[in-house]
Amino acid sequence: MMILDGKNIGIKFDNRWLYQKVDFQLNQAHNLALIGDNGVGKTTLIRAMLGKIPLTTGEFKWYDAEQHKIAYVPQYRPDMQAFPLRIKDFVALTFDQGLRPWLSKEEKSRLQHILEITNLTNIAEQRIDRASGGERQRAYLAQALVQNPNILILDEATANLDNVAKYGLMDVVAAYQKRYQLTTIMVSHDIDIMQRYADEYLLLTKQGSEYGDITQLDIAKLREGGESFV
Ligand SMILES: Nc1ncnc2c1ncn2[C@@H]1O[C@H](COP(=O)(O)OP(=O)(O)OP(=O)(O)O)[C@@H](O)[C@H]1O
Repeated sequence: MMILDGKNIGIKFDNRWLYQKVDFQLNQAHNLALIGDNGVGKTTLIRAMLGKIPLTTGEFKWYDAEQHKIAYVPQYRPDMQAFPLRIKDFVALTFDQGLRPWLSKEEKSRLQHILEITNLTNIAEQRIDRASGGERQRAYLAQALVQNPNILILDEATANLDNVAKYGLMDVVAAYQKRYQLTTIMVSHDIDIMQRYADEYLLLTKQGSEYGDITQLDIAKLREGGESFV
C-alpha cells in the first residue's frame, strides 16, 4: 500500500539545482534505501518530505497523512553526547511526560516491551555513557520506537558500527518492521546493508535520479561512480 507519492520533485538553492524530476513512492512496511554521494541532498529530501523546507517543483502526496507518526534515528558518532543516565531512563526520555516525573503504567509496559525488542533488557540498568557503540545505537533506536511510529527514518544509523553491531541493529529493525508494519527510510552508504534490508531504492545523483526494486540496483556502477560507498 502506498503511503507517499513523490512526483517530479525538484529542489533548488540559490539558483543551483540539487536535483530535478525525482519520482518515487514509499510503501507501507517496506524499507526504502535513500542513496547518493555526500552532499547530493539526501537529508534535504527528507526535510522536504517532512514539510520543513519547500519544494521548488513537484509535490509529495501523503495518503492518510493524519495517521502517520514519524520517528528518527540519528547516525551514531563515537563522540555523540551521552548522558549519565541508565539506559532505560535514556530510552524513556522521548515519552511526552510534561512535568510529570513518573511513567504511567502504559508507558512502563511499552518501555519494557521496547527494551526487550531492542535486546537492551539485560543492560537496562547500566549507564548509557558506559555502553558500547552498538548498545548505544540500539538505545537511540529504542528511543524512536518507544514513540510508536509507523514511519522510521534511519539516517546513516549503521555508519561507524562494527559488523556485529550493524547487523544486530538492522535485524531488530527488520523484525519490528515485519511485526508492526513499520515503514522505513534508510539513508545508507553501505551496499551490503541495502541489499539485505531494503525493498526499494532511490538513488540521487546530479545527473538524475533512479527509483526501483532493490534487486535492480546496479552495484558495479554504484561502486565505480560513487566515492562514498562501502
Ligand atoms: N537551506 C539551504 N540553503 C542552501 N544550501 C543548502 C541548504 N540546505 C542544504 N544545502 C546544501 O545542499 C546540499 C545537500 O545537502 P544535504 O545535507 O541534503 O546532503 P546529503 O546528501 O544529506 O549529504 P551527506 O551524505 O553528506 O549527509 C549541500 O551542498 C548543502 O550545503
